[in-house]
Amino acid sequence: MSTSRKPVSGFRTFCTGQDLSTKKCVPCSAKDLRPMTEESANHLIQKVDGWNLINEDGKLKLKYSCKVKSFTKGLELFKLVGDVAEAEGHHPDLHLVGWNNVTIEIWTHAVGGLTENDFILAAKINKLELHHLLRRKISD
Ligand SMILES: C[C@H](O)[C@H](O)[C@H]1CNC2=NC(N)=NC(=O)C2=N1
Repeated sequence: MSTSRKPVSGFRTFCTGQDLSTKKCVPCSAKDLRPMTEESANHLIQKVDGWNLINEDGKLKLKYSCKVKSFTKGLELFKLVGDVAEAEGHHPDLHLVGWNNVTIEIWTHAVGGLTENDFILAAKINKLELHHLLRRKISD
């Protein structure tokens, strides 16, 4: 259940220089969890190659798109991403359309926007070995 919490700035707290993929997602039920501002998101998006920042109905999200070699390789990709999400307790929206077009969207549903969790998850997904599943990257 998302709540309309006020975005928080303080992007310097996010840009600590630590590799996002080595961080851990925090429970989204944390009371002090707030959606970050677009300014903070614009700084952090530079740390997650291949991901784009989108604004859908006023909601900031991370988006990654690719083509996979086959429908079953798309499902394999979902499994690998799903295992990371389960380990982090933070989950992406996964789409497999037209048999080989994969889109992954990440946002924090509990706050209706982006938190550092989303960037941590994206960074961990970037560490996965997916080349054998991918046909080519498609732009958004
Ligand atoms: C209690 C637990 O932290 C929440 O249910 C988690 C599960 N995974 C989640 N994933 C995402 N993307 N957003 C959430 O708000 C969220 N909440």
